[in-house]
Amino acid sequence: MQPAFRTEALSKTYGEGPAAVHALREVTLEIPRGEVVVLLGPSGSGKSTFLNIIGGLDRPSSGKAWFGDQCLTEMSERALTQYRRSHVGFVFQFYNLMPSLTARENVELVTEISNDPMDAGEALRLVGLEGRLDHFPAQMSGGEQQRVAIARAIAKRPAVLFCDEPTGALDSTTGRRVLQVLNDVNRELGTTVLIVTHAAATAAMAHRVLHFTDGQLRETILNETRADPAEIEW
Ligand SMILES: Nc1ncnc2c1ncn2[C@@H]1O[C@H](COP(=O)(O)OP(=O)(O)OP(=O)(O)O)[C@@H](O)[C@H]1O
Repeated sequence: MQPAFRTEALSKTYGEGPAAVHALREVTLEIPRGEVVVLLGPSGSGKSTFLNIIGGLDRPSSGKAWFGDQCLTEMSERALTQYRRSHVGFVFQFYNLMPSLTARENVELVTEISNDPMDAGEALRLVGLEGRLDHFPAQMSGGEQQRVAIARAIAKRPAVLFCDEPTGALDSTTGRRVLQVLNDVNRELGTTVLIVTHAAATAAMAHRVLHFTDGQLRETILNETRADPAEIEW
């Protein structure tokens, strides 16, 4: 089976000359389908830059990236937009919900423009929020709001879910619940889940851990056994 992603000497440089910042330096790797992958590394090591490029939000300075057999780095802007719309869900540290819409309406913003979406209620049930369908963001905790954001991201049945610091704004108990939901999404829907985080303990739930340092992939660890997110110590 083809991997979900493959990159070849992926590099990204911001600026020029002595002020140039080498955010990514020749990163070559493969990410198999259906895995939970955790990207770890110090601040500024290139994790978000990598995620943004394979998520179709940014372009590299050089090198190539493939989603299945589609070369992302050679796609037109239009094709890249189509890729993001059809195949990719994003979850960020801050939930970016519309405050004037209920949980269900926030998810419907996506299901209304998708090809084969799940019902908004079904997506919210998957993240354990069947009792909060008609609540507004201000009536929900941070963890619940993040779970609405996850429901919104998975409602279009993406092949891949990109999560950039999904627990960054949450306390440890709430963060564990959010990781549990990401694990459920992977297990129940087969979605490939990529998580960028500073919380090193999160690595225990991954199939694969990618360690970035100074724009380079320094180490890949395959976990023989995976921890239940509920048991992760922060
Ligand atoms: N738009 C930009 N313009 C200039 N430099 C940038 C830009 N975006 C990122 N960088 C730089 O590229 C490097 C990698 O940044 P990136 O955000 O990918 O790191 P990160 O590992 O995700 O960090 P963090 O954990 O703090 O989010 C950093 O030195 C950063 O300052």
